[in-house]
Amino acid sequence: MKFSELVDVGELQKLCESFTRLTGAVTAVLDLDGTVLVSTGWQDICTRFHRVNAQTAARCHESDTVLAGQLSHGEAYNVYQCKNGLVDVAVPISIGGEHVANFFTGQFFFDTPDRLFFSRQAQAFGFDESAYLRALDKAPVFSAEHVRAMMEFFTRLAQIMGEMGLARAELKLANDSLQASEANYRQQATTDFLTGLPSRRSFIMRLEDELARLSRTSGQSIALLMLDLDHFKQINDRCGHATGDALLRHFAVQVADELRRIDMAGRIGGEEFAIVLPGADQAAALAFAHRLCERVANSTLHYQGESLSLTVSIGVTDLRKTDTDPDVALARADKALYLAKERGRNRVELAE
Ligand SMILES: Nc1nc2c(ncn2[C@@H]2O[C@H](COP(=O)(O)OP(=O)(O)OP(=O)(O)O)[C@@H](O)[C@H]2O)c(=O)[nH]1
Repeated sequence: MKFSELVDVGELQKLCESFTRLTGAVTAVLDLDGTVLVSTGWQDICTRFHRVNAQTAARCHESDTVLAGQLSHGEAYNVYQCKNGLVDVAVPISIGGEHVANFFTGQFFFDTPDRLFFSRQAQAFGFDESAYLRALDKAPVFSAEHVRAMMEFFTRLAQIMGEMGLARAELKLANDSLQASEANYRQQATTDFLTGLPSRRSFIMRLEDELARLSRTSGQSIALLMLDLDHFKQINDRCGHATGDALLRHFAVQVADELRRIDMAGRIGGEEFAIVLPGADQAAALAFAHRLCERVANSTLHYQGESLSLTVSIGVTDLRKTDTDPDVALARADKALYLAKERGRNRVELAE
């Protein structure tokens, strides 16, 4: 996880701004990719001179690299006299024992700077000497004791950031896993585990929606089909339950393949299924049912060395405004299905 996702970077920036106002010391927080997350108080001597000229900038990068490099070896903090003549300091920030970012301060001196050294530096790198020396005068001089006190503060601050980050990371982890199990639970409640089709519960809910829609509109046909596999008990008895399961899955794939996006099929019971076809009138519903019946009968499942086939019986009805609830429509389709079984199976019957 990224440091910026674990710590409130905006609040950290405000805290560092206050620190800079109080102490005159600059601050920066960079993640290990080098992205600057917080930056306060950096002065002209760096921003307008050292970081701009190619040669002095190369020294800045060298300083950054040495500082960060030593931290990755487990240093509590690292103080570095950069080749441009100033002091830089870095403190590692770790979250749960993992080094994730660095806290920097710097641009100060332990002793009053040698102006002659900086005048020569201005000449060597083509800086405007008086502007460069004015910038130099703004960089603070801190005693070793002052720097030690600052480092104690930074080290503690880095620790607190790490602890806050860890708490956030743990919270995020717990939240993610809660969301995943919630989604899992929702999926289990609405989906049939064996076939992946919607469960009886979600199919009934969809029927409720369709009946409500029917009561608001006029002229739209909605077809309901009840389907039951033929002689499924014999298949189970002859080939075993696992083969029966494989055939149920095979059947569900064929059903799903026949559906349009607005249609819905559900597993209503053991080897009982239902389909709702919005916008399908009697002729369309019957044509659909016959096509599916034929497709199922002509399809073979090769499973564990056996070639298996099965047939399905289908009862067809339309949803009616007089249907007070889904069960009324389902019972009508079921009656037609019973007729299809009675009249020989592998066939389609229309409800009265
Ligand atoms: N393998 C398997 N079998 C199931 C499952 N659910 C129900 N069954 C079986 O489906 C069979 C249904 O049998 P019956 O209700 O007698 O119906 P049938 O043998 O299909 O006969 P008809 O419907 O009259 O054609 C039973 O043997 C159930 O055990 C399931 O999830 N997996």
